[in-house]
Amino acid sequence: MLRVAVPNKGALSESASAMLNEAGYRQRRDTRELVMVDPDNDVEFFFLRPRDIAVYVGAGTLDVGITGRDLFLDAEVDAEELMNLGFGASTFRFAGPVGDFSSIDQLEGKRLATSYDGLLRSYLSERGINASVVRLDGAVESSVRLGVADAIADVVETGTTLRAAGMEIFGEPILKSEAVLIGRKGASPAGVDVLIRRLRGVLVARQYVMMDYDVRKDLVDEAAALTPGLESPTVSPLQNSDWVAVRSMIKKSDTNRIMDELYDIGARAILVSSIHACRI
Ligand SMILES: Nc1ncnc2c1ncn2[C@@H]1O[C@H](COP(=O)(O)OP(=O)(O)OP(=O)(O)O)[C@@H](O)[C@H]1O
Ligand SMILES: O=P(O)(O)OC[C@H]1O[C@H](OP(=O)(O)OP(=O)(O)O)[C@H](O)[C@@H]1O
Ligand SMILES: [Mg+2]
Repeated sequence: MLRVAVPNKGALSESASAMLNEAGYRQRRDTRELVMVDPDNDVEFFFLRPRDIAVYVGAGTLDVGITGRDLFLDAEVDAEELMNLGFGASTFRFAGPVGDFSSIDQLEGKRLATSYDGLLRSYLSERGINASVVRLDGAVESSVRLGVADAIADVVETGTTLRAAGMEIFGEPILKSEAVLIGRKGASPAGVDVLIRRLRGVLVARQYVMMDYDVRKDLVDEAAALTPGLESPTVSPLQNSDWVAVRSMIKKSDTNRIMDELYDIGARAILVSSIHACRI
């Protein structure tokens, strides 16, 4: 049975369970459940803190897990990213009181507060910056005002928390993070291929739509160039032999642009429908 770690709380928890559910796996009903077996799919889910998930996967006691790239790298374990999951995007950045810092060169000899000390220490040492790292559990933005640090390195999503604390970002992002599926390096436990294929299917179903339209036969190549699909569009005959019907998958974010361009070429009856599930 494949043993899968899923965040039990926090920013990644709901989206992770929703994605697994869309991929056809049973998910817990009660947030206090810590283990759940899905016998139909031969998978056992363990609901754990996202920070700890890398530790279990690295130790090999669980086969794969969902966590943030930042948390995974911070844990410095023997595991690898198997796929990006398309949610939980954030950046990990330096920030300081408004006006105090403009570049990371100014960090030399300073005190830096963070919850991600592994990640921060390796970033600093790669760049030869000598700064002292103060490891805190959370609410890192308060550390400068409370006098234990000069600047911070923390997760920034919207920047609201920083602004509220009178701080601003500086320097390039230390890391761009998102939720990832991680697994033991080089291991390929039974069932993991199916899990990955299903999760890919969810990503595609979320990112693509199905587009149908009718177009005059002599314009089909021009129209098909706008909707090449994943392999090639389906072109079917219509009763009126001067026209054909075309069906193709397109990126959801391109929908309106492509509809406008197809209409301009002369395509009509342009219909867009969502994809419920797929295997690519
Ligand atoms: N707005 C956000 N706030 C915090 N984490 C976010 C946000 N958006 C995405 N994430 C990601 O979620 C993960 C952190 O999750 P979570 O906040 O549950 O962990 P934690 O900070 O260790 O736990 P907690 O905040 O419950 O003490 C990281 O991978 C982070 O990049
Ligand atoms: O840029 P924003 O959209 O404001 O989000 C970023 C904030 O969210 C996280 O805190 P979290 O809620 O996880 O609390 P914590 O600091 O105690 O972990 C993170 O540590 C930042 O403080
Ligand atoms: Mg947090």
